[in-house]
Amino acid sequence: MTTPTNERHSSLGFGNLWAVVMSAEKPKNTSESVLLHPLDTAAAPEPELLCIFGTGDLGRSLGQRLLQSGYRVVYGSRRPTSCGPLPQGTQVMSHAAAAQSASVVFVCVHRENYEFLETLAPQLRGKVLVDVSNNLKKNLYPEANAEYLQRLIPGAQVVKAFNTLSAWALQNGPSDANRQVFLCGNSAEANQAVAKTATKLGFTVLDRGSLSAARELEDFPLQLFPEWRLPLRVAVGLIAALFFYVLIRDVIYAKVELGKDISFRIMVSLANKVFPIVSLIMLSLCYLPGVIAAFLQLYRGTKYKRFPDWLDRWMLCRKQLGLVALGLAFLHVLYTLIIPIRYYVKFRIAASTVLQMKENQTKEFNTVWAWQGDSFYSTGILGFGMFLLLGITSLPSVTNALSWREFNFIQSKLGYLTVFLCTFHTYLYGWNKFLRPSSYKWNTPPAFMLSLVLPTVVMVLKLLLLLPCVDRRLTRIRQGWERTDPKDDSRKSLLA
Ligand SMILES: NC(=O)C1=CN([C@@H]2O[C@H](COP(=O)(O)OP(=O)(O)OC[C@H]3O[C@@H](n4cnc5c(N)ncnc54)[C@H](OP(=O)(O)O)[C@@H]3O)[C@@H](O)[C@H]2O)C=CC1
Ligand SMILES: [Cu+2]
Repeated sequence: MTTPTNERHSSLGFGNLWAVVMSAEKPKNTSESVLLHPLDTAAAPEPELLCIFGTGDLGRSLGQRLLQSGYRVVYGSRRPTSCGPLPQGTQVMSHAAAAQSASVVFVCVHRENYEFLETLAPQLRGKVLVDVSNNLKKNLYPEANAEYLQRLIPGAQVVKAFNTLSAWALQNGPSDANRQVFLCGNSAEANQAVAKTATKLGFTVLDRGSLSAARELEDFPLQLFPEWRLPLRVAVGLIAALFFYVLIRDVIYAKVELGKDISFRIMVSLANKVFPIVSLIMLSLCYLPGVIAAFLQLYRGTKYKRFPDWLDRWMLCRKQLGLVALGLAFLHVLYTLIIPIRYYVKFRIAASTVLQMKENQTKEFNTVWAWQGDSFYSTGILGFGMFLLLGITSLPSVTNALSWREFNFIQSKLGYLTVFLCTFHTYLYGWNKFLRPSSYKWNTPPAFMLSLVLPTVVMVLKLLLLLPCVDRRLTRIRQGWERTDPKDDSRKSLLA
């Protein structure tokens, strides 16, 4: 099959190229170029030849991948004779000779060393130059590296690509987490040539348009968990605030009012109060923006108006909010499982048994308490199970395997069910504590009550949205229906 790129290459003429390579073998040219591994020229059609400038980490890894994917590779180096080990089967030459031999040149050199390319402008005219470079910091230079390269060699077609992959990832080939190659460039033809190579290497190509997108691509590898920042800050803030709240209500209250030192409880009891509370609050924070958005659409009577920025940002980090909440719920499970082996608990059980024996009495079995305890654990287990399911289906590999309807069913319907189960679990924990005056130490509500506010609000709002008349209206709006302004209508009729 002859693709346009192949045609371009054949018009370059590999015969001439091999004349260049073979002549490099002659003693007079050894300083210019070295053939590491002579290729069998009698073989059927020659594979495409690509050029790499720079024999560093990335250059070597890229060369290796290209060879494995059926390309021939020629390196351009400052020191063709002493550049260290290169993948078997590649040649290395001077920059000028290497540039002339291929139509695509990967520039695997740091931006700081680009100046030498200017002297190669004549040899690089009309070539596709792939800029793979990254910077150490954002906004280090006034223009993107790829734009700088284009300015140095206006006659070439610069394509920004591969910079989001590490040398390691390139060498090992694409994995699920590292499958995408972003590229951008001003020439559609050049973009396509690079995209073809990336696809042949096994990557998925995402074309981000013209070279003006290069800065964005160069910023990608410098990002530090941008979408995790807000959820983690929320988690740390809530954990700190609630820890102080329970510390004051439990430990300090016991010391001040009862003269008892229960500070040992900080390690397990307090942790096992704070983590589930923050988890439940964060779970409801995943579902609150969706409900707010629905009410906003109902109020505005259209879905075509942009949401406020804060709501947009909030909605975009729901997955991370949910995963942090899941992590905290998992800690809650672990802390709960170790309760029976705690010294304090074993001591209390033994003490109560001994007391019953001493006083020769037996505690009656309380069926209501049994119901309460079992329902409490059961809703907790079911809620956590659902929560795990939500977490698993948010993994990209699983999400990709689900249809939109399946994803929506799990994340929305089962999501609200999870909120319900976890909230109900907490209400069951509260049980008779809501009405007991001794629960309100120093006139403050217990911490678990604070965790119930948001999920209860979410569930009440969601129930309102499920009312048939509201649901019908929202569905119409989401299908594109818009409420016409009565004032506009009256003006129109006046004009008529
Ligand atoms: N390493 C990685 O994981 C990744 C790297 N990149 C980018 O790839 C590019 C290369 O990175 P990497 O391979 O790690 O770097 P290295 O330092 O390992 O290699 C750079 C190569 O550039 C050449 N070079 C060095 N100085 C000069 C100079 N003054 N003039 C001309 N050529 C020079 C050398 O090759 P020679 O001696 O043969 O001339 C050298 O081996 C960088 O722009 C980097 O940002 C992008 C993504 C990931
Ligand atoms: Cu619990």
